Amino acid sequence: MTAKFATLDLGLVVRGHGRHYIIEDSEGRRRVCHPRGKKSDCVVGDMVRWAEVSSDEGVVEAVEPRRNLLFRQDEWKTKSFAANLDQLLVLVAVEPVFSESQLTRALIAAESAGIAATIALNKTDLPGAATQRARLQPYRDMGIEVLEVALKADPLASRALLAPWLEGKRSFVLGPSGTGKSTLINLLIPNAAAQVGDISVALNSGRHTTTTTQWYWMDERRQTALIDSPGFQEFGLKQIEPMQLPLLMPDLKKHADHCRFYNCTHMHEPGCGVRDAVDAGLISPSRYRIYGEILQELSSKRW
Ligand SMILES: Nc1nc2c(ncn2[C@@H]2O[C@H](COP(=O)(O)OP(=O)(O)OP(=O)(O)O)[C@@H](O)[C@H]2O)c(=O)[nH]1
Ligand SMILES: [Zn+2]
Repeated sequence: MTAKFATLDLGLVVRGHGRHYIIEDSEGRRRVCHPRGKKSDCVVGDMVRWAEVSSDEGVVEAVEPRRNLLFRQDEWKTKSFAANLDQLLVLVAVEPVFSESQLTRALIAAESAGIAATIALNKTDLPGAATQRARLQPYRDMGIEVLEVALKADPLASRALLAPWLEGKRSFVLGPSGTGKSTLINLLIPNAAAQVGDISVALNSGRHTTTTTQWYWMDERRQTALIDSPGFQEFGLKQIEPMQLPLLMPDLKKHADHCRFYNCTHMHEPGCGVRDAVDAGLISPSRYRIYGEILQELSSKRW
């Protein structure tokens, strides 16, 4: 950031909307801001230096350095989720049955960005709960916390479990459609509709869309935030070097330095600590399979 903007007010990007952003100032007032020039490279969670253009409009002059950035990347483009996060909540459910590949990808992206992640399993009131709980055991074993909730069936207990975990932090929620993200937001954010509504008015859009990342404050003091993101299909991890991949998977990493070859890919080499651990039942077969799939993706040439 250039020093000449240092005297400008600091604002928080609470929503991005194409070519304009909603910036919240230190008093909590929100206004529409446009980026200066052609580049629009701030994301939700960014702190920006902004200047007033009119009473309810501003211009973003500079983006402050980021503490972290959660993003995914496919062959062609990078898609940012949000910046400056304290933690990630990956929300999965008993139904629809969650994709372990998507779960693993989210955890790898978080690990790579240096963001702590926790899993929440929703709809534990349903009969399939035991099966899905068992699928999450390898994640518990590698030290990831799994919070079991029933956001709709038992909102009080769910809130009692989640609220302390969220307290004072900026948490990003990722989860496939139908998992219960709207239920989560409505349970934890009493005035959620109003927070989105204010923005829609500011944008003149009139629509309460969930097609864009949305920042919610849980408390009036604006210390605890939940950031909700729209659903998506593919979770590309092209930002990761193939050799880095096992180091971002704690269960594989644990055995990766027992390999005969320092540059072992853990796919076919003799004397591989990772494959030995799979054979010994210390690494779950599904995790190892997903590793192989992602590795192949990352190793494929870009033409
Ligand atoms: N059985 C059960 N169903 C739940 C629970 N929590 C949410 N649901 C149901 O799951 C469905 C999806 O919940 P939503 O909160 O709309 O899910 P969402 O993730 O916002 O889904 P999209 O709007 O598609 O993104 C709804 O029919 C909820 O009633 C729960 O604890 N138990
Ligand atoms: Zn190996």
